[in-house]
Amino acid sequence: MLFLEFNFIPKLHLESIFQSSFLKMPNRKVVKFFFDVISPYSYFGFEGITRHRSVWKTPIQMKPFYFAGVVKHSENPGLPLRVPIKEKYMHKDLLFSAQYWGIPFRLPKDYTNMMLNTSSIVPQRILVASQLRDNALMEDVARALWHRFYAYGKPIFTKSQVAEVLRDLHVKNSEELLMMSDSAEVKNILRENTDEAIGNGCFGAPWMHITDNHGKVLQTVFGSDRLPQVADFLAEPFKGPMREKKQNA
Ligand SMILES: N[C@@H](CCC(=O)N[C@@H](CS)C(=O)NCC(=O)O)C(=O)O
Repeated sequence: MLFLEFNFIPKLHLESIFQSSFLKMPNRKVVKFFFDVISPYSYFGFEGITRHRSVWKTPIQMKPFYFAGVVKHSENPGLPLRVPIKEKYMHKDLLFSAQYWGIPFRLPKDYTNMMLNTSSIVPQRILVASQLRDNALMEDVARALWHRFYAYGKPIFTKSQVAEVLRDLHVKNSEELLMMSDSAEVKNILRENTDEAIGNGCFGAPWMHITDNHGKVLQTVFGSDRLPQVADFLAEPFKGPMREKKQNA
C-alpha cells in the first residue's frame, strides 16, 4: 500500500509538470531572414526586422545568402531592373521606401548597370565570416556596407572596399576576417544558406522562412513589405518603421 501510494504521488506530480510546462508551452516559431547587400530591399527588410527584435519574442536568425545564385537557379527573368518601366518605378520606390524606414538613401551613379553587373560574393562571404565570430558584428558590417553605398555612393564589392568599412568600424583583427572569408567553411555556409532558401522556392530577396521549433518551414515570404503579415502570423506586434531605432543617420 505504502509502495503504491509512493508510486502514485510522483506520477501525478510528473503529469502535472508535463501538462503545465510542455503541453501548454507555446509552439515557438523562428524567423530566418535571408539577405544580400546587393539587394536594396534586403536593406529595408533587414532594418525592419532587426528593429522589431526589441518588441518580438520570436527568435530571428539572420542568413546572408548569394542573390545571384538564387536568380540563376530560379531562372527569374523578372528582375525589376531588367524591365525599363519597372526600373523607373523601382528607382522612385526605393527612395519612397527609404524615407519610410528613415534610411539615408540616394541612388549611386550608374545604379542599374552596377546592380546588374556586379557580384556581391566578396561582401557576402565577409558577412558569413563576421557572423562566425559574432552575429552582432555581422549586422554592424552589413549595415555599414549598405550605409557606405547608399548614403555616400561608394562601392562595397571588392576586398579593399570592404576592408575600409571594417577599418572604419574598428573591427579587431580585420585581416584575419578577410582571410577567413576565403575559407572553405565560409564558402560552404554561404552555399548552404543559399541552397536552403532555393530549396524552399526562393526567387528573390529579401526572403524569409517562418519555421516551427523543429525547423519545419511553415511559411515562406518574399519582400521587406511583408513584415506586417509576418508579424501577424507570429502573433507579434507590427510597429511600423520604428524610426527612433535607426542606427545610421
Ligand atoms: N516588394 C518587395 C520587392 C523586393 C524586390 O523587388 N527585391 C528584388 C531584389 S532587390 C528581387 O528579388 N526581385 C525579384 C523579383 O521581383 O522577381 C519589397 O518591398 O521588398
